[in-house]
Amino acid sequence: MSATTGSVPPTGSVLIRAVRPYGEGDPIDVLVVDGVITEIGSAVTASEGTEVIDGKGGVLLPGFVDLHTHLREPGREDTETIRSGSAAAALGGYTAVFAMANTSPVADNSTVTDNVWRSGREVGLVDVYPVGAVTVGLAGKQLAEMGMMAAGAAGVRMFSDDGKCVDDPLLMRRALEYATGLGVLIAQHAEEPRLTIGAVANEGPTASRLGLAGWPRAAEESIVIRDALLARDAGARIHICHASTEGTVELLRWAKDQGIAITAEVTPHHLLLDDSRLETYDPVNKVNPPLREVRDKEALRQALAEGIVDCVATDHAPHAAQEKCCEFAQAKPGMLGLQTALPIIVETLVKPGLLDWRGVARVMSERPAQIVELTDQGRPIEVGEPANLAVVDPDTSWVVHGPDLASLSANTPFETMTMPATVTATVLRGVVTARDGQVTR
Ligand SMILES: NC(=O)N[C@@H](CC(=O)O)C(=O)O
Ligand SMILES: [Zn+2]
Ligand SMILES: [Zn+2]
Repeated sequence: MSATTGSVPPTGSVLIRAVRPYGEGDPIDVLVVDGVITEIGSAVTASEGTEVIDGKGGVLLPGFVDLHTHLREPGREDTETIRSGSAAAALGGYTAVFAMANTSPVADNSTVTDNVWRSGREVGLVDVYPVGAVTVGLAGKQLAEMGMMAAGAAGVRMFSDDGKCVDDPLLMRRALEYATGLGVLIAQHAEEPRLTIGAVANEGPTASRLGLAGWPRAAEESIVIRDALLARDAGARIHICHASTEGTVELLRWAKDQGIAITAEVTPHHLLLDDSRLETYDPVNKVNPPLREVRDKEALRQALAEGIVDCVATDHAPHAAQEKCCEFAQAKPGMLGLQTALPIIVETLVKPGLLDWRGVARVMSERPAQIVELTDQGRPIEVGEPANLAVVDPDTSWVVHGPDLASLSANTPFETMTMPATVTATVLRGVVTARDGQVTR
């Protein structure tokens, strides 16, 4: 694969003072020269011209990797661009994001995927990896030229029809076979479309009471198990997007026990919110898959802590005001996620004692980097390693206000919520991309 390095050329040096790698031990200093960690110790000195970041005793983590972001470029630059989405990512502590293929035109050919890749490099705030579509036009009829996209400048390594499910089992089987030959990963939006016609909310007591059409858990779970079996027989790897149900957790556990090469992500919103949020009928809470029930939320938290669900992915899905400020059934599904992800993991897993900071590094950086085989992300914080880092102040809190976020859209379901923990700086290959709530380029 050609695309192992990204946008920002490593130059100069950065000294991060008084940080605790993985939240462990006493504060120490970390020196970065030309994109690489060169020294870790107490009272490290640096040459003149070195940029100094005061970590104030906060936590140092490997930069986060998001396997599931919607950047909306090309086609819906009114709602997000590669620049604005990259800014949101850098401010959220991310050093790599995977941009989903459901753009307009669809990223089903190397012209589109290579353009997204190049634009990401030009912006230079985060490594933007385009996801290629599995089928032409996301239409679920004909396989896209995955090999061409993988061979292009972007070196596409993940393919998904996200937004839609590859529901035809024979096509999915072929896609898995091709992907295995190419050494790339298929990520499935697990939703049996025949079971979700008109559905807008989790099928259950809340939807019944509110008169909203239900999206049954089985629509997700039937595809998860089907694809696990198809992957088993094809000797392929399969990744499940935005796992949302207790049953999906049990199926993942079973499949992993069988030795099937299945991985899965969970979104921050499915860890924090449930369908009781729908009482107001505010479409800001409409998302695919829908917010589920308390027991699903609990199962997903446990599964992430245990490693049954491998990682956190934001499914950052910007939408324009007019697509959200309308009747619930008409509104587009999706929520912003990049700038609130880390605080929600702190709230739902660190505070209750389900994960320590090592665990946060695992689910937000190391595992996602491994799943897509990035060699320069999710690396240990050690001398000689690439300096892709996030500095976190675990003791400050902030209040979410949509218009203050870097995104061009403001559809955050976390509006007015107080978030614990702040990302105070992000470093991409030794270049400071975000600092004190501002991007640097
Ligand atoms: N999650 C969503 O509700 N929406 C996503 C598509 C998707 O992730 O399925 C979008 O592109 O808006
Ligand atoms: Zn999806
Ligand atoms: Zn998505």
